[in-house]
Amino acid sequence: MAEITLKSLAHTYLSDPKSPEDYAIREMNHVWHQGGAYALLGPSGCGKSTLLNIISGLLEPSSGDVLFDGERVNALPPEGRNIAQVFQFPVIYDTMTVYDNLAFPLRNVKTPEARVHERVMEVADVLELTAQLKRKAKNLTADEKQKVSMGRGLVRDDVSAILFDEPLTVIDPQLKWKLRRKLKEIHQRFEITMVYVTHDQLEASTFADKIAVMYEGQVVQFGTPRELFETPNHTFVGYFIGSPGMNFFDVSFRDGRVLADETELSVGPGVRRAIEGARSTNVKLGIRPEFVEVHEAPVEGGMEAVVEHAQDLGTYSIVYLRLGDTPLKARIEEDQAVPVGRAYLRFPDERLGLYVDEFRVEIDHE
Ligand SMILES: Nc1ncnc2c1ncn2[C@@H]1O[C@H](COP(=O)(O)OP(=O)(O)OP(=O)(O)O)[C@@H](O)[C@H]1O
Repeated sequence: MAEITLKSLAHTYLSDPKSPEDYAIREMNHVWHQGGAYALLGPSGCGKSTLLNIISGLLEPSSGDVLFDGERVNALPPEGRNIAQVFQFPVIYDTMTVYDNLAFPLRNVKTPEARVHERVMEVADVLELTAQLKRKAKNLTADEKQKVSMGRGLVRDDVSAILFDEPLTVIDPQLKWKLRRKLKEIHQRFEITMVYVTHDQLEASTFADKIAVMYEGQVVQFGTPRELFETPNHTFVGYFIGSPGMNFFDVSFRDGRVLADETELSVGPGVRRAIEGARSTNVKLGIRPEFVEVHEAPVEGGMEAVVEHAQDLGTYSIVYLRLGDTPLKARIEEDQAVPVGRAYLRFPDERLGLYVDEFRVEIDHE
């Protein structure tokens, strides 16, 4: 078991990189603490698999260090790192039985047979593979094969960490939910550091205590699902987390007013001061659809908006609005009427985020 530290780590697949865009991993520092259940979340191509392969030793980083419990392991091959990795597609021996497949990683490190038996039975039980133990792996369904593959990753309890690279991609949707819960249960039972790569926010937040959100080769935020939702550090996190994502407005300060395009926004003095003081032309205000206050009639401090349409999603609706030229979405609960034609909006100050050059900055509300 280990704490995994990534120190000034960067990676490029090019021999002559010239700009930050040439890097699959841009210089980063990051710590995965011993025993944590983590997710690495981001869109396709942001560098998740590259990072995982650097941790497991399948790939050597272009610069920087990988440390396990403070020891530099850059030169150690995967077998020397004591890491288990579960891939998107099953990695199993078709001609072996399920039992022998699960026993393989243990026998490989000369584990006594009594202990092999104990662990295989325990993992098979958790993954509901006990009835299949005597079957040849080639006769299993795709789902069962992937469960065996996961079992092979989980069977050793002496590994430094288990890395999962989108392990549920080939699994039937109904089973996915169940397996994610199982993984969480296994994590709680065995307390092994687990890093779970996915591009699915639901998958990340049901599995992980903390999520590292990756964007263009950088971890732009490392936080609990709640932190990512309530205080996204970067506009990308705002867009990517939540359904629908956060609303953003390009804002400027002119003649004492805060403007989104040419429309004046009604904001408190702290927000106004922060926008006035921002030293960039790339300034955005962000607010989640859940936190936009929607009124049918004019209210004090309310901004008049056009209601374009609404989407009824059962227990709530998403209302598509336009404030001047700026589109935005608001979520309203089923007990509230959906406004028709016009609506009056308020943005509670404490729910607004200010983003300068895409990163969140603190607002002093005093
Ligand atoms: N072997 C390689 N050679 C050259 N470029 C690569 C190689 N592998 C990945 N890349 C590039 O590095 C960047 C990061 O890719 P990576 O596979 O790590 O992202 P990812 O987030 O895991 O994406 P996905 O979810 O699609 O697997 C991408 O621009 C990709 O095209």
